Amino acid sequence: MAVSDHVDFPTFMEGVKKRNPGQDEFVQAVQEVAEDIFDFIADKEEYHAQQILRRIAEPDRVVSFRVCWEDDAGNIRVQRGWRVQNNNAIGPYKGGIRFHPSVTESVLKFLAFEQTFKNALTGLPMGGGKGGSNFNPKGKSVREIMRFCQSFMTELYRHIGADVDVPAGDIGVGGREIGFMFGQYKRITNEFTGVLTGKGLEWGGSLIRTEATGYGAVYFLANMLAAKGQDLTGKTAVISGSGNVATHAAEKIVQLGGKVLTLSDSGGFIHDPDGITQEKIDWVKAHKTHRRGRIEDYCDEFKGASFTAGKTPWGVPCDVALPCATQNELLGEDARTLVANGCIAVSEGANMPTNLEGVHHFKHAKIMFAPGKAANAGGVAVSGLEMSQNSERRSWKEEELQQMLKDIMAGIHKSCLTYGDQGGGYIDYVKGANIAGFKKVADAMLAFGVV
Ligand SMILES: NC(=O)C1=CN([C@@H]2O[C@H](COP(=O)(O)OP(=O)(O)OC[C@H]3O[C@@H](n4cnc5c(N)ncnc54)[C@H](OP(=O)(O)O)[C@@H]3O)[C@@H](O)[C@H]2O)C=CC1
Ligand SMILES: O=C(O)CCC(=O)C(=O)O
Repeated sequence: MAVSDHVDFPTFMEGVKKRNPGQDEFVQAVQEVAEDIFDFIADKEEYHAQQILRRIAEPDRVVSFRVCWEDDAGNIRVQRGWRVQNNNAIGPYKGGIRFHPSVTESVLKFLAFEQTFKNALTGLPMGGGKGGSNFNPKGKSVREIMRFCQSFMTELYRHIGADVDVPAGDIGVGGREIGFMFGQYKRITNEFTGVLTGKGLEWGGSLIRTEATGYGAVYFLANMLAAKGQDLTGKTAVISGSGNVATHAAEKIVQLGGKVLTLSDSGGFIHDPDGITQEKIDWVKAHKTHRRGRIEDYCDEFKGASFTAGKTPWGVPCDVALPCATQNELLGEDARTLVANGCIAVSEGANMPTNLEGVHHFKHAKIMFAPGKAANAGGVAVSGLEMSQNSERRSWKEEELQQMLKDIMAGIHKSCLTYGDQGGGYIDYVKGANIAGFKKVADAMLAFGVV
């Protein structure tokens, strides 16, 4: 491996590990990017001299705060909240908020780091950030969730703003939570401004933001297949997750003529050999979102399906796979199983769902593998379009936004080809996305000098 920042790759990674003790997810995300960037910048002295890679791998700031709230029984509860503002070289910090018991500073730092490259790939002027809390929304009443969101925003509001940092949803944060947080921001500041995206359509939200991440991941997959003269017609798809990203990815696969075989949640996965049709997807959406139910209940509703507890769906043979639940849910052995079973393409709807061993195996097998920072960028892209609509005080039509989303995903695919074409018909999409995203942010940083 070539030299970077005047140190070699192992020394660089040793430094990252030493400066971020115990932050395994963050170190993993930096390694996945640095593996490609080292070669790219080997002969580019200005990036070394300005320590660009080292600087991108150090968040601008990490804000951590206490979130106190009162549960329905009158107990005082204490959670930790964070906002990681990774890099604002090309625009205001932008990225979701996650409420899940597994949230740590390491998880949010990896997500904010990834978001920086993803947002650059969209072509829109957005920097990278991410926030959240170890609050567990499962089993909480709507009033408890409202009180938590209000308390979270009572601290967060001082760190964000329409031209500063614009959060959105992520795991455990959907339209309802964005509503509670936006209401509190408005109440504290007395400003109606585009400070959050994923808002309701009646109060500044954008059409297709809800669908955009899942749809975008399938558009990216369709672009990869088209580059090989193929499409989704008749292809079988294995999908993990059953939340926002998974259900909309499933919906778009079905619309484009594919057959979805699985969905999952943290309890296990369901396998429906007859295919998960639009009617069944609508049931899952209502069950997981409104009834807050479990995916295993699918088997009581739709005969012929089976539930496997405590497992991920990667052993079900398929043509294409879309991990759409969470980080590190697809391991090296799963990657080997998918490839051995004939899977030709993987499009990551989630952020970093494939661990490093899995990524290396997909690259080695030379299948079409789209990393999350490219494949799931449709969500934040439409968030960027929501910001534009808020600034202009207008709303674009659904057809206009659908076309813009398709164009942005095709543009990201093209950027990946520019930097990832390895010859002989193999595109390394990981390398393509890493370099294209890095270059845009790095060049902006060079323009600013040492800041
Ligand atoms: N929403 C968006 O616009 C975007 C989301 N993403 C990424 O997509 C992924 C899914 O997000 P989204 O659909 O919005 O979130 P949701 O909260 O809507 O759904 C999350 C889904 O993943 C499952 N899940 C969560 N954590 C785990 C876990 N530790 N193990 C197994 N299953 C788990 C949940 O199961 P259960 O119900 O049991 O908790 C649920 O099915 C995340 O990686 C997110 O960062 C990326 C880009 C944009
Ligand atoms: O829409 C956004 O701002 C953020 C979406 C997000 O969190 C992500 O892309 O991972």
